[in-house]
Amino acid sequence: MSTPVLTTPAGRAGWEAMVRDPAGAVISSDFDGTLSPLVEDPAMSRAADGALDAMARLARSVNQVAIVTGRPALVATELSGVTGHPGLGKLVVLGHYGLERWEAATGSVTSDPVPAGVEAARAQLPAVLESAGLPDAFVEDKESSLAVHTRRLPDPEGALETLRSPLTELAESVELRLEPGNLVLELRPPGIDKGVAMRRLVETTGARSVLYAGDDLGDLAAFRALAELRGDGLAAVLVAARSSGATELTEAADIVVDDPAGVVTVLTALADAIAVGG
Ligand SMILES: O=P(O)(O)OC[C@H]1O[C@H](O[C@H]2O[C@H](CO)[C@@H](O)[C@H](O)[C@H]2O)[C@H](O)[C@@H](O)[C@@H]1O
Repeated sequence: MSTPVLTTPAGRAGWEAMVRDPAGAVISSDFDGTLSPLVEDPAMSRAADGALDAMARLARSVNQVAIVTGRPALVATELSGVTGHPGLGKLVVLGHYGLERWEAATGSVTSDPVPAGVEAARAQLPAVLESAGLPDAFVEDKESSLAVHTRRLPDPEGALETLRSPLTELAESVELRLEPGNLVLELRPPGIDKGVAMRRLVETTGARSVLYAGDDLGDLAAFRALAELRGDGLAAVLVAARSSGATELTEAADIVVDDPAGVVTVLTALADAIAVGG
């Protein structure tokens, strides 16, 4: 498989560093829209064909492979099918934007404390949706955060705009943050995002290079953190999938692909390049 189109010098340097020194590399990816195609029902998300095999091939030679997701870690492990997949003993799943950490090596999850505001928001949310005229918006209760989805409503974009202000107010009143995603508004704990999660991962692994793939606004924090860490000598490759149409992300990327199948192509190409040493 040929090398994907790397549009930036920093991206080319990152790719070369991973091929030259795979033991110093961390390969990380978002889940929804990046490793798994977007679907109407979040419970039906599955890893794209070949995604886990590509991660497993990379895991043979790199320092660590990781999924960094807004889902609870155990939900992501179950939906993605990573548990028991051969060759993924080095995988970590950072759930809830990094609040949780699941390790394949132990099968256990550790978590930062969950702020009390989530319980208060859960109690008030139905009334807020009702008074916004959108009682049928789907609420994905993730225990440590709440995601309000509009994808299955008659006017998904309009509903998202209608809900933005009342949900911001609700989040602020209980000391949470409202974060937008692809036809979703999430009430999340403050102080953690994928940028914080990636900085922790770089620190704990001692990574010399990182590939991160994402598709949505929640992945911007990871892109920004890695772009900053380049200033400290980290080599990085930023891969954006167009699944969610987040232009801020595609504009900041070193490689842009259409969808999770494109991400699989990139991961496979990297595994091939590492296998032949260039
Ligand atoms: O960080 P991620 O792994 O990308 O998770 C972000 C959110 O993804 C999920 O929602 C998105 O995917 C759904 C399934 O394809 C789709 O129906 C929805 O419209 C998307 O926004 C998930 O349901 C959220 O909990 C995640 O936080």
